Amino acid sequence: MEPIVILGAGLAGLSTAHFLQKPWRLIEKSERVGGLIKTEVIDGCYFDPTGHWLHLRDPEIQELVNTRWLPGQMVRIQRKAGIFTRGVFTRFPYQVNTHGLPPEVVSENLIGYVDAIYGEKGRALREREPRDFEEFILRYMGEGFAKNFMVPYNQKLWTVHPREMSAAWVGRFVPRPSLKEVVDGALGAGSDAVGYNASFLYPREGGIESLARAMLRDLKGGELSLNTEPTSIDWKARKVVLNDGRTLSYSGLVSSVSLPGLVRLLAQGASGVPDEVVAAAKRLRATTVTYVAVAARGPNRQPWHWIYLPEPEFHTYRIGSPSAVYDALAPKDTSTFYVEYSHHGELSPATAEQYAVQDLVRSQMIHSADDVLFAQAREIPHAYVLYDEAYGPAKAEILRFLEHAGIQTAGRYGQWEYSSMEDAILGGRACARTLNG
Ligand SMILES: O=c1ccn([C@@H]2O[C@H](COP(=O)(O)OP(=O)(O)O[C@H]3O[C@@H]([C@H](O)CO)[C@H](O)[C@H]3O)[C@@H](O)[C@H]2O)c(=O)[nH]1
Repeated sequence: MEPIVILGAGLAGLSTAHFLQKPWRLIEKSERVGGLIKTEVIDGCYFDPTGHWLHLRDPEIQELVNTRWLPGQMVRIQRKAGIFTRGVFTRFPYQVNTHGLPPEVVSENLIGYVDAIYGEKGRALREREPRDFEEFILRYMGEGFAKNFMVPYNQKLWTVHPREMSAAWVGRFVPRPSLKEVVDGALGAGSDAVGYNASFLYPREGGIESLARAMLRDLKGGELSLNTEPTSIDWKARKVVLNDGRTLSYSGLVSSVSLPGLVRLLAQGASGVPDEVVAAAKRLRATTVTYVAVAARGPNRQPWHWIYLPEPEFHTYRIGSPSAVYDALAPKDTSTFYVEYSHHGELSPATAEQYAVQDLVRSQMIHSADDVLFAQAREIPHAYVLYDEAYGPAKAEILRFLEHAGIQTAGRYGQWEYSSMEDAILGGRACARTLNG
């Protein structure tokens, strides 16, 4: 029997191979597995491609991670995340921790919230589904939270105004506060347990890539090809052509390469794809994130694992600190940071590195530019999938075709969605279960 071919050895591809009960071939273009959880070590400092903190809900995945893949090797960490705005730090999430902000800002947030949830002003939005993400913010948080945090922060993160996006992605990721949470937060009695990542797991050694390596070590029943890329897929003949000249026949195909990338591969294959599917793939958009890996002399000045910066005078939307999360990620007396920039089009590494140093100093995360040991920019070409007007219909068009072609997709970019590491593992499991029959 022909094997199941899996494209991409990130978490979704590794998970597909793990759960398959049939022979598989895993094809990975890079020199090692892990996809976007490959950890880079620079002068003894460990950097993941921005924050990759593991939060798990599914009992089977928890069991696999903690007892099979990385037994006794995960540390549990209580989140310490903050917001830097109006010159002060408050705790994450903003909407339930406004204590410490200037009184007029707290007041605007509270009054806006009460109007939205109970007042006449919020009635129209309460009586129907939000049409876009801005309406979602106004419906569940009100005008003050929208103006003082949610709109400016999200505009920086997504590169478009929240009114240009739907709220289809928010799920568990954006907390919708209760009146008690908002009031307690304004009085300084907010809880630290709010949100999907109030605590998270992280490997004791080797950065988040340790998880991918552990999954690989545990794989059976197939073969991995590194430094290998598909160049076309003939879906009718069920064949994948590879850049090393080989052609693989498959009995099933699971792709975790980006959805537009998959459509391009199919379009280059002998069976082609309908024009409307190619057109749909061109309508899918994502932000590019450039993150700057920075090391600075001296221990962390701030306790924050990461901070959100809504104000436009900062170029970055968020700064994270691996050394603050887990001190084994940096040499003693060194603090490390990833400073994130979302963009469309080019942002040169030199410009991003310059912004990063400025943003770190101005946000009080480091004392002075003179303390910086290195600042190195890296780019994630597709980082956040844009849930704009085109998203739903374009993705549906492509998925209809893939179903017809008998191709399954998994992972954040394979599924073209906003999702977590656990979702990638679950996506792989779902594909494998379907193929196992
Ligand atoms: O105070 C706030 C801050 C943000 N939001 C909204 O929450 C959305 C999700 O934010 P976040 O959890 O930071 O999203 P992301 O998918 O980028 O998170 C990954 O990064 C780490 C960590 O956040 C940083 O390293 C996290 O563990 C990962 O899953 C955001 O879009 C805001 O709209 C809010 O409501 N209140």
